[in-house]
Amino acid sequence: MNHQPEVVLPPEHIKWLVDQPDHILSIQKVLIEAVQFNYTSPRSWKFKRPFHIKSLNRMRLDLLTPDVVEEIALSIDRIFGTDTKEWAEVGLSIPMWETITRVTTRVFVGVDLAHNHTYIHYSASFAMSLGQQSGMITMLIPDLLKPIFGPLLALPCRYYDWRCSQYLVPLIQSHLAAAEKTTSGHETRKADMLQLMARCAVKSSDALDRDLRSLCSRLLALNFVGIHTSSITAMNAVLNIWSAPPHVAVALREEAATVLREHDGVWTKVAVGKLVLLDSTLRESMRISAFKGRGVERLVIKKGGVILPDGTYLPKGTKIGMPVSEIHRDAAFYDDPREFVFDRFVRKAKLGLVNTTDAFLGFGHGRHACPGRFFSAHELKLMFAYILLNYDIRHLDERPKNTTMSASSIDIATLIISDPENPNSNRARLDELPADVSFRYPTISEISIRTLSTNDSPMGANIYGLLYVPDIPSESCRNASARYVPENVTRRANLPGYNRYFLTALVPWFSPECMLEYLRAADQDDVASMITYLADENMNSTMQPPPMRDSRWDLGDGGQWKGASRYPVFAIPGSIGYTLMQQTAAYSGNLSSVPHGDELIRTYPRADHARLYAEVRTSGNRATLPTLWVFLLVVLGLLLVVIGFSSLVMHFLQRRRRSILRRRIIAGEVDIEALGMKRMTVPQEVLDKMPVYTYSGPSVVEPQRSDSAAKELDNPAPNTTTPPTPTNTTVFTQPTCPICLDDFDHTTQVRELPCRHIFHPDCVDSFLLTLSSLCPMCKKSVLPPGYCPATVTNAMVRRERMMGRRRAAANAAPFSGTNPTSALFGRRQSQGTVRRVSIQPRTLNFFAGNTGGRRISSAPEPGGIEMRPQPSQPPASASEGVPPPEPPPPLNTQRRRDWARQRAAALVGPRATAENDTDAGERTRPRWKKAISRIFPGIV
Ligand code: HEM
Repeated sequence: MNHQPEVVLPPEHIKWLVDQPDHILSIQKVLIEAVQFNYTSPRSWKFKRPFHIKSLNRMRLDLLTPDVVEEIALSIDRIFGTDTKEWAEVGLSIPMWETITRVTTRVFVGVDLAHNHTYIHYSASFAMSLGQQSGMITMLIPDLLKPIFGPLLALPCRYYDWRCSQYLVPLIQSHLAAAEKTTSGHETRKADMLQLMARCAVKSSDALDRDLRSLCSRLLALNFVGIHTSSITAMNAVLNIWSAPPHVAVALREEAATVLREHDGVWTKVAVGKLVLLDSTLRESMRISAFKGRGVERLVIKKGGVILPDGTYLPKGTKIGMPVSEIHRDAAFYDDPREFVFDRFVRKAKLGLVNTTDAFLGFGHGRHACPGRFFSAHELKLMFAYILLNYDIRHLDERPKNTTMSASSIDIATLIISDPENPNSNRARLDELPADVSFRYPTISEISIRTLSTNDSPMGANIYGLLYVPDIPSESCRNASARYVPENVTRRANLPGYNRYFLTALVPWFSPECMLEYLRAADQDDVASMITYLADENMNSTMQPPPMRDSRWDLGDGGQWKGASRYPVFAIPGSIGYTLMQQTAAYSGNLSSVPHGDELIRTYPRADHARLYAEVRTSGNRATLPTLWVFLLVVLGLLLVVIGFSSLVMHFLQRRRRSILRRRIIAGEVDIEALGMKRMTVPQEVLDKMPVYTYSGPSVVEPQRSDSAAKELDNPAPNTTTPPTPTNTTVFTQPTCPICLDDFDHTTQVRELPCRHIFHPDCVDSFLLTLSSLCPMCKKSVLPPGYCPATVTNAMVRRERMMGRRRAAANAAPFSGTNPTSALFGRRQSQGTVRRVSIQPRTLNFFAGNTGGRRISSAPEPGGIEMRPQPSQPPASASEGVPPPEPPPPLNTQRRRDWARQRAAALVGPRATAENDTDAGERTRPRWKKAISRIFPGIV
């Protein structure tokens, strides 16, 4: 992929390019950028020594050949089928991809993993997702944001890398151990790629070279490179061979049959070497359908940049490369360059498939030329030989065109071209003129372009060329076009030394016959692309080119013209086309006749030429707004996926928490009201079970109930009038009803709660039935253990967790001095400001402040007590929703009863319950918190 702006060098610079040392021009940086290794597979390239290249060179293809043949046969037979009677229709990319993947895996990691379906699935998924995700990272994410979003987008790659490592790491460990024992430097035994890498790794002094996960990632990255390149090359070869005249496939089959016969039906490295016709065919296929439009790409990394042999300065950070597709089709290097001549290289010295030259750059060139090409060539030849010998493939009447992405934008600028007649001029020089002294059209964006045909444009490369109008033969069309094409427009003859430059035809679309003539003429001129526009009387009436299926693009041949042209055709709005046409006319002479000529001749020779130049971007332009939008949409989509997934997980967790809490409540481990989770009232039937009896004086109770007593209290007999049998230790003194503050006498009926506090039934019953299920004295729940409200809410879970955390924090805090409770609140005791800590339930202090001087103590809680600092001044109870200590009204009056009711209500006032009640708390929670906890329950 080629998404970074790139300086494409002329063919004569190839020698200079490949001679530059790595500290000046880096291939590694280009490869890392191309597949975004920083994010997709960071471990795979952080090596000091590229010993994977050494390992590739050490591969013993002779010993590996039987494995390769077996794997090819298994794979092709499975995909193509073995039915010898019926024709079967099969796709092209999947069979090639799958076969190459299986063979590569077998040669890289051995037969066991190659036949392990799970491993194959993960390693193929890695190779597939590496290609996809690196493309997305390159195209969609602006450089600045890559460190943030790159790793996110690359997550699938990293996942597959990890899955593969589970299979590879044990294998690498055993290979490393075996390699430690190997002393020979020369490979004499069959070894897979992983074994060869292990042997190189043990010799390295750098620990990273022996790091298991790094080795594993490095192997997977190689896998990716090998699979993609070889399968695309194989696909192109199938199309080229079976769309060439039928005798080509016949000749290749005969050759394969003869060679195999001569080698007793067994493929060996020597036998494969004799497939000269197939070798030439594959090379020719790579020539005509180069794997990549640009090649021998390097990044200038030298501080201060570099100077090209023609004197051009390129700053550090510039990406440079060769126009591979164009060189491969250059008549200067090849006869009939556009024809597929399968035996073009037969018996030509040093022009075998694996030989790279200045004019054949399919595998790169120079010391960084592809080290995997020997293996790849061997594998491809064996695969084609197997297909040729075992399958008939129907001839294709026409080779399906390779397509590239549609145009995303077109840039128009003006270039200075040196006068070819002038011996002093620098012929290689093409200067782009600044906008203030030349014509420059602001980028024509994707929305204003229709890609009518994408034929044969080099994959992943922008298409550029000098703008001109082709000459058409018929006089009628010439006359008809005169209305749209100015007489002095740039023609081929106005492009000095035109065959040195790429051309872009600019053509008005006004009649089918003339358009067909233009298409043919452009074909003869060997243009790189054509830009057309609907021309009409108004010249500029179309602001948007019609859609591709519009009948106006019909040339009366059923759309065949789209497949017939050997270059891509792009349509732009008529208004823009009209402007370009006028400007192409203005820039057709030398500098003395073009706009701003007076200024230009101060810098350039008068005889130089200024011409319009078009660059069609096919691979996305990071600077354009639509790409930014796409990026934002992708980020948004990713965020939604992440949020959705997290929300799902949190809902699931919260559901578990709710059911756990419910179980704990039922088991009596959690007292939901005592913890302030939910205000509860006591059902009548539960109340009825609490004993009512005649008061008979102060009781004696023990603070820690015995089991039997507890049982009895928890399950009191209904309406019993017998007071519970007191046992010794603490004297329980409660001669007064804490609600109405009346003293009990020996005739008073009292209700005893499970905690043993006693009240007038009139006072406590309505309190328990309508206000709270907690004892007004000790705040202990009077509900039977396990009593659970119908639904346990998230709010209750949250509250319970919060209390749990508080308790844990309190328990974890270190004790200080002799007063342990001070530590519970994380406060240091300082002299004179000792905080008093109550270890009683919350409202005990309330009674202390409101009993008219009577002291009421409570039975200590048997566990789960809450502690809080108790301010010494003024007592907390005095101001917390409790009626002021006014004297009670006279006994047995309505006022007294009202007063008692108010007091009871105050007992469960804001401090005691409502404030801590989760339901009430829910109501007062801010909306944003409610919304967040609806999406992520349990977070806030
Ligand atoms: C038909 C198949 C293949 C094609 C067309 C191909 C093409 C290329 C090209 C164009 C380059 C860049 C060379 C340069 O810029 O000078 C390259 C480099 C490389 N290729 Fe291949 N390749 C193929 C198969 C393989 C295989 C099968 C492997 C490994 C198993 C492989 C491993 C590499 C490596 C490691 C490099 C980097 C070399 C370096 O950094 O010096 N290639 N390949």
